[in-house]
Amino acid sequence: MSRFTALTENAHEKLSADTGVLLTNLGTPKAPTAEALRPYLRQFLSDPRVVEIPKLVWMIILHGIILRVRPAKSAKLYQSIWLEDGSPLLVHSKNQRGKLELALQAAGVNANVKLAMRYGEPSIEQALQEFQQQGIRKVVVLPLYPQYSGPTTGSTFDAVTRELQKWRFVPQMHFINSYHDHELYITALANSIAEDIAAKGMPDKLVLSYHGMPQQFFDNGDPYYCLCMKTSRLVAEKLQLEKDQYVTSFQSRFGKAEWLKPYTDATLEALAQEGKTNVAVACPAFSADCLETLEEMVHENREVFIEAGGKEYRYIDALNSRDDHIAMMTELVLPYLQPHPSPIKAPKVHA
Ligand SMILES: C=CC1=C(C)c2cc3[nH]c(cc4nc(cc5[nH]c(cc1n2)c(C)c5CCC(=O)O)C(CCC(=O)O)=C4C)c(C)c3C=C
Ligand SMILES: [Fe+2]
Ligand SMILES: [Fe+2]
Repeated sequence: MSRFTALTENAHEKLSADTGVLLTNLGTPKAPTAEALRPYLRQFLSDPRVVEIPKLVWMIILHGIILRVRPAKSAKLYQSIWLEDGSPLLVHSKNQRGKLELALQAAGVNANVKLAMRYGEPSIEQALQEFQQQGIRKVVVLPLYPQYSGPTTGSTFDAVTRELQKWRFVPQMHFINSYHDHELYITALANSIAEDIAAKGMPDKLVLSYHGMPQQFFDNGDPYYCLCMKTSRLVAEKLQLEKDQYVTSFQSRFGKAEWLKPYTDATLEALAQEGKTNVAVACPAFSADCLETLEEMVHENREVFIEAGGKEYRYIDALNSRDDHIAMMTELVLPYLQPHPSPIKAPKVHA
């Protein structure tokens, strides 16, 4: 048996004119139970892009402490947000995939859109192997992380290239690594915030809360922090906000090390103590609502703010499958797709 995989049966007949579009996100457990959380967290937290502690030390901590305690704790949180159709992140991601497929059809291009998760299922390996079986020779990968970071986008690249290293015929590849300043992303974010302000009024402060990461990653060269700051500046400019009308902060701290600051919970507490009693919170790093937004931002941080003296706290939904978000995805992948063959035949050259 060959060490490389390939489409062998009727390979030439099966070659496809479609481009494979692979939408990816982080991943989620299969069920909101400790049993389902354990393998998911094991895979996620064993990724050296996510936790950079020396491997041997980390494996002892991960298997000896974290995987004994965290699954049950996280399962309870997932239970509080779980939808009839499953994890919110997976449900939103499936909707995004379906809507992007329709938008690309409407744009008249040949595309085969699949969804994959970096951890858990549907896996990146599975999705790419399906493209291989369909004879697809060109793939665009769009990780739905607006701001590049090593633990997210970098790790997705690792998983894609690890699979392709097994292929005999490596397809033409395009990997979209960041869209933190893309005009249509900034427009979609600004639209979602402007709609909230039009319906509920101008808050005392708009909090733009991004998923955090260890400060050490930034010190070692990860651009994520700077990309988040740029997104915030561009959104504020689009909304014509003054500097004192919004603040950028970082949430979802994990472990005891120092993470990017200011922390979202401490920021909300300080705002309430300063007398800013009415805040609106948006999470630009999350392309879809998930545990970190629906539990941590909708519930946990609301409590922090109200307990510190705040009065009104509102969460602005992630972009999910808003039309302007899908339009952004369409624009991002379109340059790599081919139009359907034109029905107009080339004119014959007369002798
Ligand atoms: C351990 C370190 C972590 C780093 C670094 C990290 C970076 C990071 N993560 C996201 C997006 C998401 N993270 C989500 C959940 C989540 N993240 C971590 C840890 C790190 N993330 C953990 C342990 C968890 C699991 C939840 C828990 O047990 O508390 C999610 C939500 C998944 C879901 O199912 O809803 C997302 C999305 C980004 C953008 C990021 C970049 C810096
Ligand atoms: Fe995370
Ligand atoms: Fe969290």
